[in-house]
Amino acid sequence: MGPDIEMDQLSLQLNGVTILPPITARLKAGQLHVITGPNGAGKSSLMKALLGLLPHSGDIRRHWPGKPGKVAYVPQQTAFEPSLPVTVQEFLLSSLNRRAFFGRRRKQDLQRVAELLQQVGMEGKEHLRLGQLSGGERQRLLFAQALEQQALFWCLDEPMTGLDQQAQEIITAAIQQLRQQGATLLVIQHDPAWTEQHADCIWKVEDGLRRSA
Ligand SMILES: Nc1ncnc2c1ncn2[C@@H]1O[C@H](COP(=O)(O)OP(=O)(O)OP(=O)(O)O)[C@@H](O)[C@H]1O
Repeated sequence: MGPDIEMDQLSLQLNGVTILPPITARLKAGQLHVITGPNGAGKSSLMKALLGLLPHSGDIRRHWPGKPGKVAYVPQQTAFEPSLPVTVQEFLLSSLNRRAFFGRRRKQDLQRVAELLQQVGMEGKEHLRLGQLSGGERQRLLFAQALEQQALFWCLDEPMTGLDQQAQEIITAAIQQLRQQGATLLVIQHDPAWTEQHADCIWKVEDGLRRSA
């Protein structure tokens, strides 16, 4: 089971600008929390703060029901250096095996990479270089890498952006499965229909954070 996330007077300032006024809230474990709000309201910054990637004041506490599990983060926009000589397969192998770039590749690792790619609808793309991937493919690859970590706390920043219909359905099904497995999921999402259909809790970021459903 994933953690409860507690924020106690959490506030964010960047370069002297207040991005978020103090927030006190608790996100329940094992639920799919959708975070909505207008552009620039501070959704991504809040998510990064919850992941420990941005300095903040106040407290953030993760209450794990048992031993702390892994955390997965799929950011909003990703770019890979086009000249980087790394293939999709090598990138995923590096999540499975610390010596991905050296030594022999184990058959079971290659099989696992193929399975992960299949799970995100990217079968057969093993040998593309990271810089050759489209925006939607980059998103799906990062999702596949996160799946391998078997994380119990997931932060997904607009995971459907740039995805075609089929890919959206694949990622939605994966999100539903993670929820069934007890993960705590935070999903930044602008699409009200998707939110209505899938969210357990809806939070709105606008001059703070409040629960809207
Ligand atoms: N380093 C920085 N210094 C000052 N302001 C910043 C900095 N980084 C981000 N901001 C501002 O913080 C605000 C919140 O940004 P954030 O990316 O969290 O918004 P968001 O709600 O995720 O927006 P969107 O829906 O457009 O993705 C924005 O107004 C942005 O311009």
